Amino acid sequence: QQKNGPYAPGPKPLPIVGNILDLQMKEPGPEYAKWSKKYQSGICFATAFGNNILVVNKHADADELFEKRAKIYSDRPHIPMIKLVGWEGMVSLMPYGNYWRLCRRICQQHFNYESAKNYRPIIREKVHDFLLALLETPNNFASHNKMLSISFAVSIMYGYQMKSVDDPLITAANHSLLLAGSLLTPDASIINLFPFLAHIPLWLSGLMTSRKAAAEAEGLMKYMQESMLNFAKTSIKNGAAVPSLMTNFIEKPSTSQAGEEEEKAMQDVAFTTYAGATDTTIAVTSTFFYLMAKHPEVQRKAQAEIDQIIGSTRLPEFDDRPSLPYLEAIYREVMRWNQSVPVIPHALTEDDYYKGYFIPKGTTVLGNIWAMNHDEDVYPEPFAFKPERFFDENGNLDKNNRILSYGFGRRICVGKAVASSVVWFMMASTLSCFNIGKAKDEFGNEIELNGEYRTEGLITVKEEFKCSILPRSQVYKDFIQAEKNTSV
Ligand code: HEM
Repeated sequence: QQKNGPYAPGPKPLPIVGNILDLQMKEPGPEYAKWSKKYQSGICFATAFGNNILVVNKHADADELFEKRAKIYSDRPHIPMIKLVGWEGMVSLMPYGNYWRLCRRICQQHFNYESAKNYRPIIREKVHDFLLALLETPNNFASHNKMLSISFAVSIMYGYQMKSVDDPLITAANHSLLLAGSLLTPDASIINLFPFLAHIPLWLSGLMTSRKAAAEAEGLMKYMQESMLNFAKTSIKNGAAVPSLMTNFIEKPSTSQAGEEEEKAMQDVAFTTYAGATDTTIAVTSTFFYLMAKHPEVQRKAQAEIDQIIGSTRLPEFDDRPSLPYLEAIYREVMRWNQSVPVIPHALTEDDYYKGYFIPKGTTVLGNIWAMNHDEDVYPEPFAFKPERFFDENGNLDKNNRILSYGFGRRICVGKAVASSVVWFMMASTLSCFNIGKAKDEFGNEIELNGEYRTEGLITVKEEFKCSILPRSQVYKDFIQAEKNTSV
């Protein structure tokens, strides 16, 4: 019930079902953004079956609620399906509490800005593998893109060296993520709207399909986790362990005294990283290739900058980053133009008031990253791809380096320093070696780029598109091949 103040404006609820019809959306980012225009408010309120939702469409409000009031805006919505799919160990979905704090601390130790530097050799190797794969079979871009993000994640977490995207462990993990992810949205299973259904026996509930899918997702996830852990242990026994989060933990002398809880937390962090780092990075890499094919003028400008700073004597290295401001602006603009996670749910742990509106405890507070990244008051012509927007009138990169696509407050992406390294290095290396353009059909006519995206669970996925990926010159071909020969 409303306490001392009205709820924020929003669509009018229907009796019993509330706003359930307003909440069923194909593209939640733009659709929630429309509410702000319609109801003339940066924050909007809706309710369905007793679940309250506050949509936050403006960056200033997100800063006030998620950052300044982080103490009470850092929980996650309690979705019953999470338990059924066995995802209680997923750090990104955990309630705000002591176990989350333990996992988050482990993540911070391993993924902060300084620690992220330790992953540079692995990022370098995986990106160079990616370049070689693009050189050999450019038409298989989608598969090479997956290979880059997944092989990097399983390498830093378990020391596992993937040979192909068809690796059975990876197929199992991905199938599990897809199944479970599709069950977690409010409208995916009626269990999410009526939590008590989760406690009714399978045969009684009449919900065989989603409960069976949940059990399958859990089984596949456990299979992947156990196999990866066994792999890490065996590689240590055989003296062949590649340094990683799990192998370092198992080998540490103090691990024998580590509590069961810490051991479980390490495993949960490893799997969460797999889940959190792969689809998001794959989506960014696809968007980057799509935008480069669509905007040859941006590509040429970035290549001119790379040529001027690095010359054609070597491939880019991490230390080149501060000397390449235009490439930095491309990174910011790619991350702004499309966000892997358009709308991110936090939850409120105490009753609160904001701008005269009452927000009840337990409200799901949706940070609409899409709306903030496309706010025309901040980014004029928000749908245009313009890295130039990040330069001030003196031609210097401006101070707006806040990447909203990593989320907010205490739940902000804990892997953002690692993600930024992978994405930047992939962009720099690709642009130095390849020209990306529109593909041609058998008659030599350019094929239009497919600009479509689709939503899978919380993630926006780029639909596949055809493009041409050609080496800029023999020199770069030689560099790529030479890198591979030295790493074998
Ligand atoms: C470009 C790639 C990535 C994007 C766009 C991205 C985006 C996000 C977003 C939007 C969140 C939720 C933030 C919020 O709740 O406000 C998140 C959480 C998280 N991310 Fe990332 N991420 C990326 C890569 C990574 C990588 C490489 C890692 C690990 C090395 C990672 C680990 C995590 C974890 C563990 C969480 C959960 C944090 C928590 O709930 O406390 N992410 N990420």
